[in-house]
Amino acid sequence: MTALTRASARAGAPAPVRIVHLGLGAFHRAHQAWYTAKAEDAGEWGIAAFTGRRPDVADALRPQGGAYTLLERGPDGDAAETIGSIVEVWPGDDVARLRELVAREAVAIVSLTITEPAYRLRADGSADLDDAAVAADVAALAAGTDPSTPLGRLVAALDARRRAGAGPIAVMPCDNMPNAGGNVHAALQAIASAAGLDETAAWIASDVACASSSVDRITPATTDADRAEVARLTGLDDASPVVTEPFRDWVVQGSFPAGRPVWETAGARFVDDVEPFERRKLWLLNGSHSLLAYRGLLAGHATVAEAIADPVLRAEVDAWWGLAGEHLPAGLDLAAYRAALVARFENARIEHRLQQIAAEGVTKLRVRFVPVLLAERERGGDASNGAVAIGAIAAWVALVLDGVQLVDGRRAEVETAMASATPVRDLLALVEPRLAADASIVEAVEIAASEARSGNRLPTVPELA
Ligand SMILES: NC(=O)c1ccc[n+]([C@@H]2O[C@H](COP(=O)([O-])OP(=O)(O)OC[C@H]3O[C@@H](n4cnc5c(N)ncnc54)[C@H](O)[C@@H]3O)[C@@H](O)[C@H]2O)c1
Ligand SMILES: O=P(O)(O)OC[C@@H](O)[C@@H](O)[C@H](O)[C@H](O)CO
Repeated sequence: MTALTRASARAGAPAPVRIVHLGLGAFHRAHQAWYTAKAEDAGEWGIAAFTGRRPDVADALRPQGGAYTLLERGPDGDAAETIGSIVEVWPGDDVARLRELVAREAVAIVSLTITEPAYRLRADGSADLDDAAVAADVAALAAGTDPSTPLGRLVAALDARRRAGAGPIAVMPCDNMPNAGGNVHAALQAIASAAGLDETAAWIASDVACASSSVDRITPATTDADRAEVARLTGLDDASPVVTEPFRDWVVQGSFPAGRPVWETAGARFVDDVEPFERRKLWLLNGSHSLLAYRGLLAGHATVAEAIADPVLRAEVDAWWGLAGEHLPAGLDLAAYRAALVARFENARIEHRLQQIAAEGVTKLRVRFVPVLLAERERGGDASNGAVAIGAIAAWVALVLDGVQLVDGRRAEVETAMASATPVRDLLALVEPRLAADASIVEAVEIAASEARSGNRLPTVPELA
């Protein structure tokens, strides 16, 4: 078996670094790095990517010069190719290198895929300056030492760019969050101001353009079996391949004052208003993913393909899509979108573990169900409306109260809520305070969660009063 190396991956010299990426996970490598590699001007756009919390992926990719195998796994077979757009890899804690790169005039974009909770935003999308890690970063920025959260590190790097006079730049968060560009723009300014970096805060307001986008490509965590399959298909020993589905979609809103790759030549779409696309994707795809994850784990399923084949869950997904669709604008061709989702979820060759999707419930539920549920409450209407969303949220509550270990960056607060006299209300308050303030919602979640916990693993969901 030959090792995958920079030389075996690329014919010519690596592209110059013009994009810096934070969060060197699977998704960035299946999505933005793929679009960059496939753009017509790929040779002009190299990516320097930083890991988040651990150096592992950078350590694995460095001997390969940043290159890796992308395995597209369709319902009928696999196709492997080497992606070479990432040309430098760094551990996330190398803030000196991050500052140095972002301060270069040639660098035009900083993109992020760091997971939703890593932004440390409140439920209303603002920076949580009371969060201990954010507060520590504010102190570090004020003292001129290295911050540890991604947005703290980004403020340090933007401060270096302003001081270097390297000109405007675009920041492009690509996590599953609504209004990501707007919220991140405000959060960066808030962190800089709190640290006393007033000139940098003003410069971020005027010279940093934050783009929002709807990003879509189902990309589960890579397994040992995937690595073995890549080796069999390519004859190359790749320390860190990525497995993804053939489908991909990218809708972007925003400006790129220092330039960008012609991503549209690879299929990306640029629009004036991304919100309808963002909502369609977050509610229909991510919402049904979370519904299948929490209700599916209660029913004993392990993967999305298994859960969508369960007729009870499939009916709930249809009900959820019907409800969410009522709150989406016309013209989004929901029938075709829904049909495509079913086919994508049924692709059993993509082994998307429900446990992976079930992680970070506090942050995900807030984005995936709450806007529809609250809009439904405001609209009045039939008492049963919203029940399917209640059922999904209650399934998360039941799993948490049953002690099922779900990864959550807000675990300490989850545990405090679990131990309180009103655990359901307190868990809901973590997700979104307005849920906890609605007595009918709290009661409906309590009933559904208690049914689920008492052994009726797939309970019917109660109507809202
Ligand atoms: N995987 C998908 O199918 C998919 C599709 C669309 C969007 N996304 C978005 O991309 C995100 C990442 O997905 P992935 O598949 O790459 O996950 P991953 O686990 O492979 O990578 C996550 C990256 O974020 C970093 N990170 C995680 N928590 C962090 C923290 N608290 N602080 C700093 N860095 C942190 C990790 O170190 C890693 O570099 C998702 O959370 C989602 O918002 C994923
Ligand atoms: O990546 P997460 O953890 O935010 O959410 C899990 C899945 O819902 C998500 O990754 C989807 O697979 C993805 O958003 C599809 O584009």
